[in-house]
Amino acid sequence: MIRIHDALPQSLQRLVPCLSSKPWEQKHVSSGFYGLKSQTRHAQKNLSVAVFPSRKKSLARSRTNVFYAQSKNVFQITRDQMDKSRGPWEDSSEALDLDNVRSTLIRLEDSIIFSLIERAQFRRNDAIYQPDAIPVPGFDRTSGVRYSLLEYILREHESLFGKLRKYTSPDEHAFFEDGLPHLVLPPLNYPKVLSKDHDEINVNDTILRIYLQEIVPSITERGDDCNYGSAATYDVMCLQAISKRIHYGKFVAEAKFRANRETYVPLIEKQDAEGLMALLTFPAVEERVVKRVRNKAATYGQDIQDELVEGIIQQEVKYKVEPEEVAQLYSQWIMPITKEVQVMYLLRRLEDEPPSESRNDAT
Ligand SMILES: O=C(O)C(=O)C[C@]1(C(=O)O)C=C[C@@H](O)C=C1
Repeated sequence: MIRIHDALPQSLQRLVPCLSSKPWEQKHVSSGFYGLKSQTRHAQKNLSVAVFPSRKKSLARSRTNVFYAQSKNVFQITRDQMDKSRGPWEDSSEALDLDNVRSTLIRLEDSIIFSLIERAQFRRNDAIYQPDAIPVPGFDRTSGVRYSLLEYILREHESLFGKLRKYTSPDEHAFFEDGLPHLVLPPLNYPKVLSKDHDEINVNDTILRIYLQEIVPSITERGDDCNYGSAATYDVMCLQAISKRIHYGKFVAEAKFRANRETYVPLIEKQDAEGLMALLTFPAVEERVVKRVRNKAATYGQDIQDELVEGIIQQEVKYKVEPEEVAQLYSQWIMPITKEVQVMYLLRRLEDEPPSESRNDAT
């Protein structure tokens, strides 16, 4: 847990605390598409602070003023000025810097690999995936067939977390959108970073199919150990981590589009999917991703002893998940589907903008 005060750039540390000596009350720490973000509210001064430690940037807002600090500089603007300066798109240039977006993809690798390791400790347990094999209290509306245990747990999970507005976040996608509940918390006003209707792009059907047909068989041993609840719970974790990573392709695509608009626009206008795919593909980056996830799977998937033996990586090790399986999962499925999401997103990227000859001038 970061200490808010420590995370503030020095200049804002000097400016903001002098308004009162009362301690700051921490309200909220979250990680979103801006990276780790903390929000605090200063009860006495009605001042709230949002800190983006990884960006060395913070915002302090009162009812009338906004202090914006970056590195050693502090700017003060009125809320009015801030509202007027906001265009239809938020200034998310920093958040959408390709290096920052890629660092989120790197962080998501850890969630995927850890969930796979957890799932792999149990047998395949095919009964989890067969409709009607386990008597869950849920039936398909059209066919009347009882859900599989996995579908039941996934629907229940989405129903609970959906109430807490999980699926209103632009980086979350439900597997069963038909089952999403009413919100019990009011919707949040997310900054507009992605283009309109981006939420119509949802490839979770493909992800679920690949997970069941390819991934589960590659990471688990055949057989049934009756640990249905645990195994299905980790299936949900794996699916959600993979889904988040793949749909993050929308942010990757938006970053690439903003950085290289004049090259993307003609391809989008021609609806040239192949051209877009070629433009957004970086084989050297893909090679590095595969190497890195192989190394991570080898490192996280070992039993680490209290005494580290030199050269442990080279020793005969029984990995919890074969590093090569994780490498292949990335090269065969995760990266190709992430790229498909990028192409789908880009093909629709200009729908949000007025048709104009001066498209290349828009910011
Ligand atoms: O890093 C990028 O540029 C991405 O588009 C992400 C990604 C990936 O899925 O990891 C996909 C396509 C590129 O060829 C390289 C990597």
